[in-house]
Amino acid sequence: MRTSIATVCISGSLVPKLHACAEAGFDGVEIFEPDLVTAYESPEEIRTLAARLGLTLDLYQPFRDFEGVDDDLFADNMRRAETKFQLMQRLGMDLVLVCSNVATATIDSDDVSARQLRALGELASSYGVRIAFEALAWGKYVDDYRRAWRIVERADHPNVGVCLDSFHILSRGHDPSDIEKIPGDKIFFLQLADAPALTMDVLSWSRHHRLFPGEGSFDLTAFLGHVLAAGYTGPLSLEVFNDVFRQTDVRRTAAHAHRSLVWLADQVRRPGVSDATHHLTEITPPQAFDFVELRGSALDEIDLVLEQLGFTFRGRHRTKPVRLWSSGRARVILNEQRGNDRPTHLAAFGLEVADADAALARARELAAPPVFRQTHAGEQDLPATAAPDGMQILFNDNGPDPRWLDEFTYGDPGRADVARSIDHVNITQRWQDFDEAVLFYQSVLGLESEPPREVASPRGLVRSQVMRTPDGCVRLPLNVEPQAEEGRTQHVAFTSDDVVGLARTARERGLSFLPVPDNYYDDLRARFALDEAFVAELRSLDLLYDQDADGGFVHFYTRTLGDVFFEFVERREAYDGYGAAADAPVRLAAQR
Ligand SMILES: O=C(O)c1ccc(O)c(O)c1
Ligand SMILES: [Mg+2]
Repeated sequence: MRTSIATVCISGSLVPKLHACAEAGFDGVEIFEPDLVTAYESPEEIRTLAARLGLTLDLYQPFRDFEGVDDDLFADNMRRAETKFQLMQRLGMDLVLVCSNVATATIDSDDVSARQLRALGELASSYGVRIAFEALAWGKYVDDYRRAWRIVERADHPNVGVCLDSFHILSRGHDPSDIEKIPGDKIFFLQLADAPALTMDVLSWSRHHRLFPGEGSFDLTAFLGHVLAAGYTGPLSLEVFNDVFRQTDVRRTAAHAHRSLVWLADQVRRPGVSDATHHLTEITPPQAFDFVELRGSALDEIDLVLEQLGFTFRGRHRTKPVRLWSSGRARVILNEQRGNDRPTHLAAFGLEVADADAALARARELAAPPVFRQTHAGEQDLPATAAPDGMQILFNDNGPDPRWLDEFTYGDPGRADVARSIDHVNITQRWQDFDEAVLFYQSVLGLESEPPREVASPRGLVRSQVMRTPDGCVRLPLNVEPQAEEGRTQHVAFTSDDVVGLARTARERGLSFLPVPDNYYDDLRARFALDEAFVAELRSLDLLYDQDADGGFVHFYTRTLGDVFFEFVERREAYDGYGAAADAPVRLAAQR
């Protein structure tokens, strides 16, 4: 299917926007009128540029406040419309979006609106223009796509159809399955937008908080399924009003937007409808973390902490300045190759997957860059890609005991393992990258998103959203931290069956824990009916505790080293959370 995007989605002025849309792979654009009005190029120049870039000009929009008006106003609206049709001829465009009247309508009548739209269609036809009528969620009388369709049906003019916009339909909770009752050739245009679940007026929600498909809470896969079932064959077009996307780099945002459509088109694969170009290589969710890799200026501090935690030194790599620590299947690589001018940071993580080449192929189809790492004869070459923030992700399909382990000096860990595996990797995002990261991890790695939540911190509420596999074997909590300018703290959490015993031993070895205030433990006694001796033990070891209906959670954090710290977690019974409600605020306050 063809892809399109409204120029209002991205930042800057019209000409750079057109370049960015073409470069990102879009087939066409909707020209958002203010972008044209504020441009110094003539309509003819815009038309020529679009043609040269291989972009079709799919929709001119919006034409406002047309229908449901008295005769005087109607005459003036027809005059206004005619000047727009003349402009569209200069642009070489043939489809205009008319959104339902939000301001000047005084007549609440399907019949009047239909007659007025029919007259508009007749005028438009003399310019070779067609009208796509869209119900805005806050339209004065027409605020439901089903009513817009009733009016269009009654207007009964070949040049008058509807424009469906997922936001206006799903934000109001209107049932999208009635779309299938509209003949596909009367759906003149389709606008797609996702949005977070918010409780606010629909106009503000629409104008500031729309997201690209896959980033919010709307079920766009089902929505698009209904539109395709109706027989719609026009472009899939993005119309996302979002204050962040309109401030970020135009080329990057256009690429980000395009990825969302490629992903969505693949979600609704159906024979004969979506074409092969939007079929992504299929993958199954990753099975486990293979390793994490740290780089930076003070890796010897990390050696010490891993030793105190009870990890085993597995030696140096055969050919690279890289060393490995492990415990069970929790593996930490310290890489001295690059990034030594920066504080210690998380630079990469590995995932155990069913098919590493398929994972990389899918990443490339979604325009995620391949990452090449030098390997020498006989060494395992792990296919890799990079997330939008530069985090490298390496794919290993060689099972839980990968071949690459043999490239390090010492084989056998030689003592009982304190950690079993990597439970989660917490990746702090810059606020302007957050939605892009959600889409990246969902589309490229096939992770699911847990509902977003907000965690209290000394600098305000921290947005947090966990991307994970259904079985919980791979979890990536994404956080926006208010102190992100001061360094992007990341952390790696390891699972253990005995966090209390581990903490005791680590303390004897001199490990420096993140100190937990006494008040936390007083509060803990209020929150849960816990054994006093247990609370005393938690208090003496700086351990945190949470529980819910599914089970309990014992965990602790180390102090931050560079931009990294470690966590050890013990999930009791079926506890599936992260201690986000009470423990994360304590951590954020202590770190501050
Ligand atoms: O917010 C608006 O005014 C507006 C304009 C055009 C659209 O297609 C739309 O969905 C909203
Ligand atoms: Mg719209």
